[in-house]
Amino acid sequence: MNAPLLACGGLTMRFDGLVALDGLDIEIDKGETVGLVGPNGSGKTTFFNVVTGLYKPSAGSVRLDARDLFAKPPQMIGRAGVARTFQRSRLMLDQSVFDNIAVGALCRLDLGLFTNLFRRRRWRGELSGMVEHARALAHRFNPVIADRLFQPAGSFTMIDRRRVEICRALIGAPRLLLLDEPSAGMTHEETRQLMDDLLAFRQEMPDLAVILVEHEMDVIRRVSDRCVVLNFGRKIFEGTFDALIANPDVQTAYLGVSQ
Ligand SMILES: Nc1ncnc2c1ncn2[C@@H]1O[C@H](COP(=O)(O)OP(=O)(O)OP(=O)(O)O)[C@@H](O)[C@H]1O
Repeated sequence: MNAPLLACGGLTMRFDGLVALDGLDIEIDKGETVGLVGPNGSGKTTFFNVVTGLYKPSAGSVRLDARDLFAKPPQMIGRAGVARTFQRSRLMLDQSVFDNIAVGALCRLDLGLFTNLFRRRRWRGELSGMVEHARALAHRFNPVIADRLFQPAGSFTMIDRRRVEICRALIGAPRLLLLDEPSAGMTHEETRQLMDDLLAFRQEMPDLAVILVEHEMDVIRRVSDRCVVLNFGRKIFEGTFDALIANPDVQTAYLGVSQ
């Protein structure tokens, strides 16, 4: 059997007395979409923050394709192939869509002083290549965004802003994409459209692994190959969506009672 793309073992994150992740074991295969769910405060965003290097974990291991990423700097983790979106939008609303998307590729560009001073033609070539790449990505989500690539991100609808954030995560050609509640702040119809987008680009990038944190169970049902449920930083369930909704531990975690 092939080794998993992402393998986390005994992952633990303590904030003083609070244990936000408690010995978490999670493995994700290439090409898989995993729905990560759990009640508020169960550790989902903390898991993303630890995997992407924003938080330094207290213990455990994080490996991507067997490469050790435990407590490594976010830039290194980005270059290794992990990208994410945030629950609250991190767009620079007064900057253009292109500027916002390009941020996701900076870790891959050669921005050294030597290149800036002596290899300006190469630098211009890289930049125009990036414009075309950003345009093609945006077009895949909505041709209107591609047509208005140099207009401020703040002039777009909520769903298009989310699309721009996903383009920013994708432009660095990640192998693992972490989506933190992409439906937050959107209507049901916008959420449905965004999930159509997700399913479409999953088909175009069959090797990309996706972990989706989401409270909307309809979304999880629709897009996940497999589900993982957290409660108090521990994994309490792993399996199919149908098994998840029938699982008494999950019902207890969400409702406080077993049905
Ligand atoms: N920087 C921090 N400092 C202290 N405690 C934190 C920090 N970040 C998260 N926590 C705590 O860790 C626990 C897990 O939080 P986390 O945000 O990961 O949960 P979540 O499952 O993503 O919740 P939600 O579904 O509400 O987004 C919570 O008790 C939270 O208050």
